[in-house]
Amino acid sequence: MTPAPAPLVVFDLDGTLLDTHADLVESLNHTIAALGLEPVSYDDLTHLVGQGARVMIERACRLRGHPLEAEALPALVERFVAHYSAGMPGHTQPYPGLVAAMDRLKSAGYRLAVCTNKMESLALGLLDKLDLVNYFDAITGGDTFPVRKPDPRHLTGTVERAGGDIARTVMIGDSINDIAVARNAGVPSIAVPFGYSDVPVSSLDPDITITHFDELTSELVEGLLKGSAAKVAV
Ligand SMILES: O=C(O)COP(=O)(O)O
Ligand SMILES: [Mg+2]
Repeated sequence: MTPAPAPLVVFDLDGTLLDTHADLVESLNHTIAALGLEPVSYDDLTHLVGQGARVMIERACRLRGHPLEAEALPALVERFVAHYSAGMPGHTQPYPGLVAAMDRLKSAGYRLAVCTNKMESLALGLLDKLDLVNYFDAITGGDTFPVRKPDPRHLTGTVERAGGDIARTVMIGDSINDIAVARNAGVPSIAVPFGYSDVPVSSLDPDITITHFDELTSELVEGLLKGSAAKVAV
């Protein structure tokens, strides 16, 4: 019997790998200040983030009761990207225990990938500034494919690029798009409660929730993969 291929753990970025909130809020506020709008707060961010910069700006304008004309959006996205890129890595940091968890999984022969709705260039730039790029076999963003999370093709495309096997893949994330993309692709999901979900992550019905990366072990991943194989076999 040929051995099973190495498992692949696919991470969401904002609110899962990295605590990006301070820089997102700062760059978003810099962007909407051009329209004379009041700044948003971290609490607002949980409702605004999730579908990339463009949607975040649209949602922030709606929150401030500002009707945004479609023609105004590209310049605002550009303003956001310029500010965010210039400040990277800013206050952004990996969540506690992440690097040790990735080292542990890599030593067990695992592949790792990133599937984020952040623009691919921003995700790559940020991970590069934090010296984390080399951990990943693939990094895909909200503009890498014609579709993005929760469309399953964002996740299946990431798995393909990472040289992984969808039947040996687990998705880990902080919000509804991550748990939904996993479900839509038939992959087990792990939720983390420390990111930007506007509802408790348990209500998203992930296969499991971990509260710290110390809990992310090869035993946990193998258990989830066995569980989902058993579900398929039923
Ligand atoms: O930047 C966003 O809006 C979402 O990013 P995420 O998919 O990494 O959470
Ligand atoms: Mg996220």
